[in-house]
Amino acid sequence: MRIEAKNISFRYGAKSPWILQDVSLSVEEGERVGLVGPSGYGKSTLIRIMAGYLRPQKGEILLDGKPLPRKGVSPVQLIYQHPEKAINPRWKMKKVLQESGMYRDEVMEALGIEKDWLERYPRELSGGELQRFCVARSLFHGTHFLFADEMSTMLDVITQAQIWNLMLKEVEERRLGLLMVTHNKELAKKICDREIHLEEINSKEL
Ligand SMILES: Nc1ncnc2c1ncn2[C@@H]1O[C@H](COP(=O)(O)OP(=O)(O)OP(=O)(O)O)[C@@H](O)[C@H]1O
Repeated sequence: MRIEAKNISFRYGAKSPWILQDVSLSVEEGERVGLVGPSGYGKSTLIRIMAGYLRPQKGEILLDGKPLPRKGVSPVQLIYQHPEKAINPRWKMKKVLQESGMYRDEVMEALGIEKDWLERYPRELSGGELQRFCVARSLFHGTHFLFADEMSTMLDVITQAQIWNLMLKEVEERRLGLLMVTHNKELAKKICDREIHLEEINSKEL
């Protein structure tokens, strides 16, 4: 499988400046790609467009040549910095996981998710605890691409390692495609087999 951003142009409003102009890139299944570029340059915007969270004014996102499915749990899963915004505040964690059909004991264990957290609401968990649920949910069986946007910035080093170890194991075993945004060059070097520099593929002038 392959995900492709084709000639994407985007701005947040009709009078706002263009953030992305004529941007194209693709990621294959089994590939681990870092998306890098200066702060405020549009990395999060691009990854959100590619995950289907934002609609570009021009261009399209194709999964094996077809538009992203609009219904059901997406084969492209985005994990971002604010887990509290990604989870329905009115649902207990158990329901959050059930919705995606995702419950594997080994994943819960690898992520250090404790059984009694399942009975809690999102507001009753810390940011790091909630992020583990976002990671667990993103690994449901229909996932083909994992997008991580500064996913682990808020976590302590041990939790970061725990989460990345599990993600990389899943990426390897299931040949998932990984696209990650991070400012941590060491982490990107360790994880990715190639880097895309947004400045080089964005026709927008700096
Ligand atoms: N919801 C929004 N409405 C209007 N402008 C926005 C919105 N979100 C982001 N922007 C602007 O779009 C530009 C790109 O932001 P984006 O978050 O995509 O950059 P980034 O490369 O991910 O930045 P960083 O590395 O600092 O996280 C910035 O100028 C930002 O101020």
